[in-house]
Amino acid sequence: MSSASLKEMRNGGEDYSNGHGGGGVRDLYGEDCATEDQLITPWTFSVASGCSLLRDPRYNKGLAFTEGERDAHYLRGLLPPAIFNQELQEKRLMHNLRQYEVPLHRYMAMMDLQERNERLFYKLLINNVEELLPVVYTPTVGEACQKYGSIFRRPQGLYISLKEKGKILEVLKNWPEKSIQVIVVTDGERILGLGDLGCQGMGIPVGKLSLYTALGGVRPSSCLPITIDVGTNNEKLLNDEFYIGLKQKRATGQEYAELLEEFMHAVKQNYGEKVLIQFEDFANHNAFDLLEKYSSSHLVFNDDIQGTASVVLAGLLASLKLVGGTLVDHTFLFLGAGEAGTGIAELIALEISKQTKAPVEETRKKIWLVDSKGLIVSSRLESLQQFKKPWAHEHEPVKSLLDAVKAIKPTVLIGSSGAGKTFTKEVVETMASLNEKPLILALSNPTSQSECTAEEAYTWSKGKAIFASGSPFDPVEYEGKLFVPGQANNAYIFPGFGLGLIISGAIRVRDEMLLAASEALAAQVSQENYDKGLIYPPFSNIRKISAHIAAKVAAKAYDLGLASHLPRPKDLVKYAESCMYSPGYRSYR
Ligand SMILES: NC(=O)C1=CN([C@@H]2O[C@H](COP(=O)(O)OP(=O)(O)OC[C@H]3O[C@@H](n4cnc5c(N)ncnc54)[C@H](OP(=O)(O)O)[C@@H]3O)[C@@H](O)[C@H]2O)C=CC1
Ligand SMILES: CC(=O)C(=O)O
Ligand SMILES: [Mg+2]
Repeated sequence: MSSASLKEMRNGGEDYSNGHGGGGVRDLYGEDCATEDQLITPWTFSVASGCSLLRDPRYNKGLAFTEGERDAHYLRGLLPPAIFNQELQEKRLMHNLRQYEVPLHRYMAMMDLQERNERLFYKLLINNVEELLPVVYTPTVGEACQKYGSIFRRPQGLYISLKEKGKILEVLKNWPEKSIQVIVVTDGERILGLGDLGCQGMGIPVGKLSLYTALGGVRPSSCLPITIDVGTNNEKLLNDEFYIGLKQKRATGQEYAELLEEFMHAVKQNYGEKVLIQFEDFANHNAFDLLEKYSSSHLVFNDDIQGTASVVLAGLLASLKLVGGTLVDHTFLFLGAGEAGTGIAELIALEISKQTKAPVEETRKKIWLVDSKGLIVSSRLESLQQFKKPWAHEHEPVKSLLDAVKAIKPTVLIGSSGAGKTFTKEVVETMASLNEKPLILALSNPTSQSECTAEEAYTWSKGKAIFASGSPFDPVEYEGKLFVPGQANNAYIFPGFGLGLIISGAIRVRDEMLLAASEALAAQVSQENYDKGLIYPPFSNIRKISAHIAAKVAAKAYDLGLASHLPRPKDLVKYAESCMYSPGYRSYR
């Protein structure tokens, strides 16, 4: 065997991914498997005490250090005498957070906490998820990304730029954690509905991974946020003296493809076959190609295409309890035919095909999409991007959304355009005139880009609409009745989905797993939720929901022969729960 193939085996094989060298000793830092000409990082580790313990977010407990721990770890005098337990710390911090009136200040306070005391950060997030999700996630994370250069304090993830071309493996080795299970990676080109924010998109992988831990129970140390910086076409950022990224136009074509190829190769070499790579907020001209290119060689998942599809399908399945009929009885119209729109459309078509046994080419026919040029119809076929072509049905051209609603007469209207205020009064009124209970989903984030507000959906439809949105809205009172809008956001899916892949040791993602996740989420909607008009369960139950999603996804991985953790656990829900990170403090000897 050649030395090249020997090296390949050592680096790419499962032994390496598990960090097992000879004799079952974990070669976590790649020192043993590196050849003499390969560079290694001389990591050293020591027991933290005194100030360095207080400054280590993983182990810091602030005022919760006990008398014994203060003695044993040289903390005397470094802390005031009071001892607070974690519950009291949580109460104090929630009180402080509520004093900030500006959402971005809350975001910054939460990021400070994450950098100071990781367990307390997660304790707060888990116990106050409905209140804090809009702070660490949409909508506030959008503003944080827009201002990331100004608010940047300490790096929270890995930055891989064109400057690192040829050295990406070395850059990965600079990250101090070695047992990585999930990477969320962006190139910052389509951050929420805010467009190209370049390197400042880092807020998104950081936020998504904090939800992996809080909502899905994946250990924080096994999560790695990455931003790939290939430049930005955002003139405002290019002219901003505080911009933290490369000040050049975006690399495209071969230069872009080569950097991504090196990245994907290096990730597999460093972390093995079973690390989940979640693509997030890439522009659609790269997103579909990357997903297709790497789905047969890596464990990849595109949250905007697949996660969004799964969460919306779950909402649709649940909504049938309120609107009646089965999926095949409905007609769907989308505003926005990009990653989210076509991803959702395809999963709906697959689910109908599964239910009716009709070929997917047939089931697509009741799903229509509008893009910036109007309704997607067959006369536009030649000029359409590849991912839109399956939706070019026979119909005369239609320019506006309102005319499309009148022509198609949908029962379900889904906004996935990133363009705010596009569900006008006339559009919502027309939906209400066509349907007893129109289902209206305004998915675009953040709140400023929402196709309409909850209040607009309920008042313009005269209380008929069943409404959910990507970013949260408060309940609305209309004619003496309280309407509670749901949040149709992929945050319901990706944490549990990822957990399911991890606990089963899945090596590939398949559409059947997305369908299983949708069904699992829909099954978690209770009668009490339906009575309020909700098609999603509350986020306050999200860890239980994630365990159920994880169990169904893992079960599917086992059924499809894609799971590598054997034997298959008997009770996958219990097993998923038992694997979840919990943020309570640990005692130190
Ligand atoms: N709630 C959730 O969980 C999620 C929400 N989203 C949100 O969905 C939005 C879109 O994301 P994504 O699909 O990835 O974006 P893409 O850029 O891939 O797609 C956007 C689509 O909207 C169309 N479009 C843009 N402006 C208009 C307009 N004024 N009228 C009609 N069509 C328009 C574009 O048309 P054209 O193709 O002609 O350019 C394109 O088809 C974002 O705001 C994002 O935050 C995304 C993922 C998850
Ligand atoms: C929620 C999400 O992934 C997005 O808006 O892009
Ligand atoms: Mg996204």
